[in-house]
Amino acid sequence: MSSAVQCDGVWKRYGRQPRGIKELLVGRHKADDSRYSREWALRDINFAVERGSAFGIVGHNGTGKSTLLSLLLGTIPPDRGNIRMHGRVASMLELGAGFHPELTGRENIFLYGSILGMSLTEIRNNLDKIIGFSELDGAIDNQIRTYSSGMIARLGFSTIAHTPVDILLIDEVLAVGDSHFQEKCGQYLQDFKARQGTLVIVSHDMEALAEMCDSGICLNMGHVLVQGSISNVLSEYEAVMTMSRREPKQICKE
Ligand SMILES: Nc1ncnc2c1ncn2[C@@H]1O[C@H](COP(=O)(O)OP(=O)(O)OP(=O)(O)O)[C@@H](O)[C@H]1O
Repeated sequence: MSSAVQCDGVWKRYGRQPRGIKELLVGRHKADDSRYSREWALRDINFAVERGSAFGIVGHNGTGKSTLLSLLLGTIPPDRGNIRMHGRVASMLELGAGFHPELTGRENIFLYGSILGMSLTEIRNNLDKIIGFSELDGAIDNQIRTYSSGMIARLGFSTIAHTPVDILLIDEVLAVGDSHFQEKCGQYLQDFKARQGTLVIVSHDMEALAEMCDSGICLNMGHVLVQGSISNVLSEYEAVMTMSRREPKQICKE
């Protein structure tokens, strides 16, 4: 088996934000800099994801999961380390974020499809399948601003699902639309894996991760707390959550 995603010694920190009224008013240069450290959002992250497998990322809020997905997608660069993505990458981070509200559903498939890197021919060839999968036939020529959030998510998922990609990055969008549509999306993702597609999934839905993923990592305050088989990662994460409810300070130690 070969790796589709390779993350070697990756570190990331964001630009320092002004903290407190003094720094906002007098400016950064005059404020006492020693009080403000730039904290690492991610520290020394190492993992590989095999082609045709699904990798789950879990952790408390603010532990660096979305930052890691943004690095994999290439929208932000690492400060240290290397990321290698072998194949075409698409993200399901915010479904429908690339849509224009004044355009119709059909027009938005062309707009979003081209943002995702599809050629005009690829979009035309897949148009009926995208509309069919979304089950929005009756509303496809209405403006997106008239759609419910569930309808927008369905059209977003369907457009990405018909984009030829090798690696899909998913952030908390396993629950798209109603239960019938969710089942369809779950089946699509299983089929994607079976076709040697690679999934990287961030979710707080332990059940969905256990069902979908093969391996994963649990992040804690920007570093890897545990990595390996998904069952091991999820059971360690549950233990950490139980401990943090009892003794919050213990898991914050380096
Ligand atoms: N644009 C930004 N500028 C500065 N700091 C940021 C930025 N985005 C995230 N951070 C910080 O980086 C750390 C990791 O944030 P991130 O959003 O990756 O966490 P997360 O695990 O995805 O959280 P959640 O589960 O709440 O979505 C946090 O301390 C957060 O405050």
